[in-house]
Amino acid sequence: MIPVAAALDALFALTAPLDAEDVPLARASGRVLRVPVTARRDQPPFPASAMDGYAVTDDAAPGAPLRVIGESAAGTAFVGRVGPGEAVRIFTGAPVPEGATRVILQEDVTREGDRVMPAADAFGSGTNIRPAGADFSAGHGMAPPRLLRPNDVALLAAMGAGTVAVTRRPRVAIIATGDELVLPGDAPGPDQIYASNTFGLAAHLSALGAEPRLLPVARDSVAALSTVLSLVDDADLVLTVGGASVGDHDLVARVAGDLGLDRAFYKVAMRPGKPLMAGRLGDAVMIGLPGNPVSALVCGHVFVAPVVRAMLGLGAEPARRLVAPLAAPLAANGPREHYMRAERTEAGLRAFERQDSALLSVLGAADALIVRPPHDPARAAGAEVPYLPL
Ligand SMILES: Nc1nc2c(c(=O)[nH]1)N[C@H]1C(S)=C(S)[C@@H](COP(=O)(O)OP(=O)(O)OC[C@H]3O[C@@H](n4cnc5c(N)ncnc54)[C@H](O)[C@@H]3O)O[C@H]1N2
Ligand code: MOO
Repeated sequence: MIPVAAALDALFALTAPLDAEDVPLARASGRVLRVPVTARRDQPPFPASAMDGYAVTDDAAPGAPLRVIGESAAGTAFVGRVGPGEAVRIFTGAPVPEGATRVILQEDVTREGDRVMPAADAFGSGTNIRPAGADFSAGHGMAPPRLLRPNDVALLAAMGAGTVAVTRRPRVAIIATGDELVLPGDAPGPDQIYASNTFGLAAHLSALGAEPRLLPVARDSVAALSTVLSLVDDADLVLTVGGASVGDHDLVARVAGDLGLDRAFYKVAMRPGKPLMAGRLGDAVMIGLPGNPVSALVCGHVFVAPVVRAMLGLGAEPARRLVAPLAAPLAANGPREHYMRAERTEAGLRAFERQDSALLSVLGAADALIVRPPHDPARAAGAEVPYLPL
């Protein structure tokens, strides 16, 4: 058994960022920017009005009437110059005409025909002019790598980027193994159960920006497993689930080995997730996950997600850890790093009573995995502990 950190390092050593592809900006959210984007012009490109009102010169004063000489609308500027005693009707976002040094709000004037009279309090609230480049200047850049969120997409649009270069989505083949498995929606025999963890893994991978493909369930025979493993095609990452332990029907190591798996490690000092296996299988990274549903999904957080992020070009980093106090004491930990299903409460982290790795109902109720290092001593309520947010 190797420590979790060593296993993760071994996986990172097998992993390289995938190449980039151009996508239209409208499809860029959730993707990872790979090439810098640079604004070609200032935003706003001209001094712009922040309010609906009247553009006036420095000479304008309360009670002094002004003649309205034209209009500047967003998209159609007033052509010409505003002089003393004059005003230009202006709207939010419109270019401020030459000569104007402030915009007074339409609520703060009285208008009769082509005359406006600023009220006493019309000059209090700043100039109401956004200078050219107030948001960003030409040359402003967005640097890669960056996981593009909706707000980034808006900024890229404002910078004029119609397409962006992003990492192509990692293709992930997911193979469930076992005679006992049927797909949800199918009719299980009396000795069968529904395949579950593969669906959770696929959902997690989609959320990470990968492209999961659920392959047919491999039955517990060398022939069936070989056949399904031959379907992985052009996958960047192959995940098998189950058949990783020491039972007579646990065939993954043997079959993957026959197919040329260059094994990096087998068995990790963690709980759940001990019989984890990984290596290179052809052009793909292969991770053999344990079958117990919680084991597979916890390994999804601890190993699969960081590998996918590395493939996306986001760097080789372990899953993000936070620290919080315990709401209740914990007994001493054993020799394996324990990822305890827990909930975040106002009083702190509370581990669930039942930590069996078969219990998806407990994992479903959890929003944190408390990380207990090997041989961590007993911890009192209030002790600060690391956890992975779920
Ligand atoms: N004698 C020993 N037995 C076991 C050991 C051990 O060290 N010595 N390790 C235990 C641990 S820890 C784990 S974890 C499991 C891992 O077993 P496998 O990876 O070989 O998984 P299976 O035996 O195929 O399945 C275990 C369990 O999970 C269910 N399963 C499998 N795939 C799915 C799926 N896609 N969806 C839902 N449930 C699934 C399967 O029905 C079994 O109940 O081994 C322990 N045993
Ligand atoms: O390691 Mo197993 O994954 O504890 O249940």
